Amino acid sequence: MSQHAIEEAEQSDSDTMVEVRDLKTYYEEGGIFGGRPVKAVDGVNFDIKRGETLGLVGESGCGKTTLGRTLLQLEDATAGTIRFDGRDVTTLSGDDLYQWRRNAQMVFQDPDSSLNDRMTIGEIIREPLDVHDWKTPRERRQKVRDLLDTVGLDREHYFRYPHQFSGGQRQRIGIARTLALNPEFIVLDEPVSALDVSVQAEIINLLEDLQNEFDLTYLFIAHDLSVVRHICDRVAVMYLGHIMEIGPTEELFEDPANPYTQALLSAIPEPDPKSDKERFTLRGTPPNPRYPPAGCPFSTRCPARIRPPEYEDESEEFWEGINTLREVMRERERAERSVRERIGEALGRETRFRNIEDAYQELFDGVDLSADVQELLDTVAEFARNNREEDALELLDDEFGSVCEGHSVDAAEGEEPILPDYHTVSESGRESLCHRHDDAYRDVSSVLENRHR
Ligand SMILES: Nc1ncnc2c1ncn2[C@@H]1O[C@H](COP(=O)(O)OP(=O)(O)OP(=O)(O)O)[C@@H](O)[C@H]1O
Repeated sequence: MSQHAIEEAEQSDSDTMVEVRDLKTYYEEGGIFGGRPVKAVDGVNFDIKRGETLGLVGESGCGKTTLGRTLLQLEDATAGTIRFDGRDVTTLSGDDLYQWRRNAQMVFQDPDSSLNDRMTIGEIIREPLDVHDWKTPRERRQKVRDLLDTVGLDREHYFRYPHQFSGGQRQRIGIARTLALNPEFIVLDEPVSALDVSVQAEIINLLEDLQNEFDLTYLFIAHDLSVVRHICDRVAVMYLGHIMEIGPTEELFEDPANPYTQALLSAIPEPDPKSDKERFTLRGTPPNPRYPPAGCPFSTRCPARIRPPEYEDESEEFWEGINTLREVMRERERAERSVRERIGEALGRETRFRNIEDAYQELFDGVDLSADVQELLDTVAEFARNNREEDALELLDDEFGSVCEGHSVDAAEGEEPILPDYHTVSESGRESLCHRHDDAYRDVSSVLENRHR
């Protein structure tokens, strides 16, 4: 390696503050429901550079808060490593963990939950200093007054109580408390979602000013994509515990590569009504993270899912019917049968699938079905009537599944489902998790254009 390359490598290493590798956080549930864990974070990899703001976006329940909390060691990682400046914090305990926590803090969505109404503002902000036995009581009081200045509150507010303040002011108090121990890294978990729109910009500006003043590094969790676009240097798009795409903010918004990112951005209202930007709706809700699909996590809802070649030319109505039927079967496979249904079944009166005919009517009325497909659907209905939804699903998966659901043409019996790889999709190194980036398949945009014309 040349001297220049060595210097560059050293430079880039020291630029990286947080390194996350193969991180998993599963919630195990004991008791009678024990068994399957909730896979809230399921193998994520990313770095955060010193001084940058990395955005974390995705639908509710995709694992954003769990990921943020795991980085701060407020949740235990099930597997993987989290290195801060090269040191793996997942193995810290006792005094080492306590000391390290000073460097990494969290700002919450709802400041009320973190502000004790019976403490004065001064006491609330001073508490972390007291807990860590920071300098003398006099110096602590002075530090609190300085912090009040820093976040744009008055020193006279020291002796007031949280209920005397507005939502925006309470979030400023929360931020002051977070800054008390001079952290280097802050997880901002929806810091402005609970605030009036007029106040949101003030808090965002404050966060940006503080970042410049104190060289802070942020992980910014948010639903509101316009806020993310404004404040974040890079964005990670999360779905069902996985990062689907990660890269520089502006190019990710301008030219999203992953079908999920495209779907998420497609939901943002377009300010220009004349815009002819391709739009499509993301149907349904994400699967339960206790029962993630095999293969690509987004496969059950993906508008660009790869189809078996023999059915490539079928209509969108046909595919909508098949995909919904598979979704219904999956739901029913894991549904707990109600007591009423069990009794009904025992008496031979009713089964959960007594209305499969209605479902077919709804899904396939007016859809052209070949004799082979009709025969297959008849068998599926027969399985469903006999509560053999697992067999029904296997039949549907074998016939209509593809590499997206983990199927491989030459897979051996019992082989693990295939997962998509991360592909580099731009010169900046943006990465996206999707089979469609393989040369063997048509690319995402051309497929979406065709399917959503
Ligand atoms: N303590 C817990 N025990 C069991 N499951 C949990 C726990 N906390 C979160 N989960 C589950 O883990 C998954 C991820 O939740 P998480 O709160 O991290 O998602 P999120 O993306 O932050 O959602 P939101 O945007 O609604 O805050 C969800 O299915 C949630 O129900």
